[in-house]
Amino acid sequence: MQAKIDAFMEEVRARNAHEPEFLQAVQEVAETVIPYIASQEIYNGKNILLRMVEPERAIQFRVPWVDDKGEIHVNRGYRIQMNSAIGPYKGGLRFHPTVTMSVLKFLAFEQVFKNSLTTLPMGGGKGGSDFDPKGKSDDEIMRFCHSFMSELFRHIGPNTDVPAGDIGVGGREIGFLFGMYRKMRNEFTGVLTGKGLSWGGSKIRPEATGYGTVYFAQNMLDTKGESFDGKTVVISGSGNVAQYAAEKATQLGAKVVTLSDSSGFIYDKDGIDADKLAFVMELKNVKRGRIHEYCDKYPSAEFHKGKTPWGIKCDIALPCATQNELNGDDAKTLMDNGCMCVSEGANMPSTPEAMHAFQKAKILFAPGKASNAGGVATSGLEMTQNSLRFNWTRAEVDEKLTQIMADIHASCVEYGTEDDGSVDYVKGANIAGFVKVADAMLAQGVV
Ligand SMILES: NC(=O)C1=CN([C@@H]2O[C@H](COP(=O)(O)OP(=O)(O)OC[C@H]3O[C@@H](n4cnc5c(N)ncnc54)[C@H](O)[C@@H]3O)[C@@H](O)[C@H]2O)C=CC1
Ligand SMILES: O=C(O)CCC(=O)C(=O)O
Repeated sequence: MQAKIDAFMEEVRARNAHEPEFLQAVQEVAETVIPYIASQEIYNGKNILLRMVEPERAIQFRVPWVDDKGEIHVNRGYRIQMNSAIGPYKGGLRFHPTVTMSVLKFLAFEQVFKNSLTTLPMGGGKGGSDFDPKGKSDDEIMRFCHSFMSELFRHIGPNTDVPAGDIGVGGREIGFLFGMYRKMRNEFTGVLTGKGLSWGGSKIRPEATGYGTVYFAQNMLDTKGESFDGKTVVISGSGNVAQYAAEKATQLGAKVVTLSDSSGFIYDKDGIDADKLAFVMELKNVKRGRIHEYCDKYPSAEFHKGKTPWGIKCDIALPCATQNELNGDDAKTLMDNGCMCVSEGANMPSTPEAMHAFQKAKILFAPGKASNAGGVATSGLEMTQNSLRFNWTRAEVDEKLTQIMADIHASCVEYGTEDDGSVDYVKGANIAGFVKVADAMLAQGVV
């Protein structure tokens, strides 16, 4: 079997030699899905996985924009339309200087499996730009978003491809992008998700990824008779996902003791309660400041410059910042300190070494494509509400989100339960996500 996986990866590597993040994401899927394919007669000779690693379409475009001093800049824009076998392409836009074709292809590939797991009819895509929003004025952000959409609009649509937010793209950016789309097309449709509540957005969409990550962890903890109540939780990041993961974990009785950004992490041994979290939300979402400013407001907290929070003793870890932020040594430190559960809010935050260490130790470990699927699932609910021209209440959306996370957990258990009764959530998520897309591709022929 290993020879089959190696031969497959060799072929993928030859075509994508300079795309390390993409190769990492494909390898993780290949390790679990290739043995499954080999065990299922219907996939024999269909080359399904090789077809799935090739994007249906990869668009790259120029994004020129003018700063507040009148200087002209040029960035690169992308949209990867990975797979539309089960629905329109769906996935976020990332604005960050580290964005490359490799990063977006890894995210788009993961999105295909994640969206399939949600049970909703959404294909997978991802896009973005190497534009750095840090330090830019609102007007500069607006001009950039308008320029970006003045090209992207011709490639997307409510039945074709429905982008949303990701790192560096939140409510403000979705507003500017939507405004330009509406103008260029002269139509008001649900072409983006994460919209404001008064112009087509869904309740709970801002909260959904963080809440969903906690709901998924809660489902895993339930299998061991455990809960968040009284647990110490370490969270990385301080953006959208981290903020709402912290909120929900705290509501469930846990004590969240860390948050981070790319400059380091803060450790508040007394816990980041609702008032302190409101300060972080204002700091990050309105003032767009740095996380160390938390310590100016709450001097008993410590700032650890240039460090990640994995050395802090905890019961539960929620990596919610970015890819490859938790390595093999971090995984060992977490487990040595008694961490029993890791639920990924970010996409691929654990390196392969970290992931293998968690799997080997059989602690509760959820890969992002399962545990952070609540965001895109609620985007799917936003699309439904837009089509119906109707709005569900907060309680209705939260109930649907809770059920979807429980269903994803059940799918992982179905496909990931080992002979000894333990659950390999990586294997479960990959195979469950694969089956639905692969079966649709088989039914539709070689297209
Ligand atoms: N927004 C959403 O609905 C979803 C987001 N995700 C994933 O969650 C993660 C976080 O995304 P958002 O919270 O939406 O973005 P955001 O832009 O709101 O926040 C990103 C956070 O990550 C931190 N960060 C970025 N690069 C970092 C680095 N090199 N080291 C340490 N911290 C770093 C930032 O300081 C910030 O706190 C990403 O991996 C994203 O792909 C996954 C599913 C859905
Ligand atoms: O809501 C969406 O469409 C996409 C969210 C996203 O980018 C993700 O799940 O990684």
